[in-house]
Amino acid sequence: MNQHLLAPSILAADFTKLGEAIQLVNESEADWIHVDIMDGRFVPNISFGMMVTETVKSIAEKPLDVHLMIVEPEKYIETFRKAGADTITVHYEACPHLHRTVQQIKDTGARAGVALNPHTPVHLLEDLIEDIDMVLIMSVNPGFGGQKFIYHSIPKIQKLKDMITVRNTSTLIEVDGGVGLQNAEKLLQAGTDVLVAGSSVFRAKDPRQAITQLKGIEREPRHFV
Ligand SMILES: O=C(CO)[C@H](O)[C@H](O)COP(=O)(O)O
Ligand SMILES: [Fe+2]
Repeated sequence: MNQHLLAPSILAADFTKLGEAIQLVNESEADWIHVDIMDGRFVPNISFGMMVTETVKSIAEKPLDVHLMIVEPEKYIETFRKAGADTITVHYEACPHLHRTVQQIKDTGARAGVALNPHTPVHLLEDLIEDIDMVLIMSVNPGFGGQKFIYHSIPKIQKLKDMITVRNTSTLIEVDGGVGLQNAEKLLQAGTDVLVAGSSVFRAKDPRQAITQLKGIEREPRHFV
């Protein structure tokens, strides 16, 4: 994929004006709407659930990219699909039977993503990479928006990109946490296909302009040595 995708995360929006935030994304060059589901167990924070997801879907004109930061996600896959998720991403660390969970997501017709926490190495996906539509590299510890980008995520993206290239799969690489204009070019250069941006869009002075800028970055092809 040459042109990267952008998924603004509504976690950073003003919740009293959530409808306006979604409308803004609808009218922008952004590609997906990123929806962060937190349960207070897998992560130390609670955000929103299926009812808010359903409400977002009712006015969204872009696909919903649902990031499940919850324990036992297999219990809620059908529910989030019915609520309108187009992509469902579960955490590697929350799934003892990840292959089964990925198949369960695919059976609903959604795109299946697997997220890796900052401490989880990419090589753990070697036996599953062909089955996954997307890998989400967490570049902060999950649970909160507005955190500082963890630089070690960049070599992880490169390793994952190499794995995907060698195995000749079409798996997308998404990066989530602390993403903004200051690091987007490096992330794309390393092999990222989808940028998630919360604070750098919705906390920007001009969110529309922030989206235009994040979409406008050119990705030079990586040179293999
Ligand atoms: O999954 C997440 C946090 O767990 C969010 O998607 C992420 O933090 C986006 O927010 P920001 O761009 O402000 O870091
Ligand atoms: Fe997220």
